[in-house]
Amino acid sequence: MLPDGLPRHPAILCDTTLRDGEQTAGVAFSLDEKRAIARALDAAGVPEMELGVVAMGEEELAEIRLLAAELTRAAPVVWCRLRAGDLALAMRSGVRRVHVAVPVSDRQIDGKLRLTRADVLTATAGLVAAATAQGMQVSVGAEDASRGDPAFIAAVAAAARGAGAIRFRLADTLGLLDPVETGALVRALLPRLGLPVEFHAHNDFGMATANTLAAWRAGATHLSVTVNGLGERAGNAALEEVAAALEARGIATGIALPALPGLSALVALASGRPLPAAKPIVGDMVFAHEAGIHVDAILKRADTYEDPRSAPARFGRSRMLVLGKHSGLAGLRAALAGHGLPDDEATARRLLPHLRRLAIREKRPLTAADLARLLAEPVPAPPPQP
Ligand SMILES: CC(=O)SCCNC(=O)CCNC(=O)[C@H](O)C(C)(C)COP(=O)(O)OP(=O)(O)OC[C@H]1O[C@@H](n2cnc3c(N)ncnc32)[C@H](O)[C@@H]1OP(=O)(O)O
Ligand SMILES: O=C(O)CCC(=O)C(=O)O
Repeated sequence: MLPDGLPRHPAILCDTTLRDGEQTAGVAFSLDEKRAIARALDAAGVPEMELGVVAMGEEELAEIRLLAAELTRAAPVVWCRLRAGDLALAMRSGVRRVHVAVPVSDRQIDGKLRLTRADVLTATAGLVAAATAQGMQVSVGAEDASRGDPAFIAAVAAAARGAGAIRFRLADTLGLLDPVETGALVRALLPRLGLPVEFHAHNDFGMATANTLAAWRAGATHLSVTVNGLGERAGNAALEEVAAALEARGIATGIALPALPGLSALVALASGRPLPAAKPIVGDMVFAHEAGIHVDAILKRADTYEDPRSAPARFGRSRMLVLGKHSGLAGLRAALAGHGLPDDEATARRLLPHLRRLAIREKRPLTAADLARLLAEPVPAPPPQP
């Protein structure tokens, strides 16, 4: 353990923006968009990247081949079902790392595969053995692990390990877990799996990032992420959140944090999923302060409301002090001075109520032009004395 109680094992981010991210309903990347995203992820230092689903056919395969060839640092991975046909396609992708997804809950084994647990064990051992025999490095994913029987998950891992798999992924496919449950699941399974563990979170209850951190704390060395948390339904764990949260704890991820805003903007555009203003790390307004008490304190000393671990400069961004309904005198006077306008206390006191009314009407941060206009307005007569 590190002095502050953090574990020492690595946190290796495995990006799946181009696989689970693109599975988001309505999202479809062109080849140019995929190339730009893959290049940006590679340049940002993402160590591993799922490039796509080989079963989608020849065009997808050709694109995977091209994307893999362009990576300079990241290790490419292709995604397969538990099917020999998928492996045959993966072999033609030129990529030497294959991930095989194995449904492990009875609901999925029976409900979608129409197989038995015994069938799944046999198929897993067979497919992993065939892949390794052909020179592939194979990871195996336990799909729907959070609804699976831990004893059966351990049996799948044993089959995978026996056939030469190098890693085992636990997927909270429906995003059902909370951080305490995630930690407990990973801690309980880790000694029974006998392989490095990856955790793949979904965000159905808004806990994907927290669950990913909990999985890492519990011993998972590999963490599945997507840019902007893109992914099935409510998405996956967001790369930018997981990387920032780990780095804030002194855990090196190899990710260049200042590259994250550009990466997010690129994926937001290509996916047609604009970033919410309050999206952690990358949202337009996450480093903006308006409330008088906060702005006054920040002007006195920035770390009152801005911790160095999450400060905008870490991500190549800047703090914004904005004017609005909740501004106080200190913030208003600083803004007036910053815009070269009269900033004495009497002027600021006179402006403040007008500023509030304007902010309520406009529902946006106020600008220098707003201030100049308010200053130019005639001073209203004082209210009549009773
Ligand atoms: C939790 C996840 O993220 S799972 C990954 C989801 N990703 C995708 O679906 C990628 C995009 N998918 C596709 O393009 C298509 O669904 C394809 C090419 C994969 C398959 O297309 P089709 O042959 O038309 O099959 P279809 O989509 O109708 O059904 C899926 C089939 O995959 C099977 N399947 C699903 N998961 C697995 C698995 N892990 N291992 C083996 N088979 C699986 C289903 O049982 C079904 O088989 P069936 O047709 O014999 O009943
Ligand atoms: O690849 C896997 O192992 C799991 C697939 C997945 O995306 C999920 O279960 O959410």
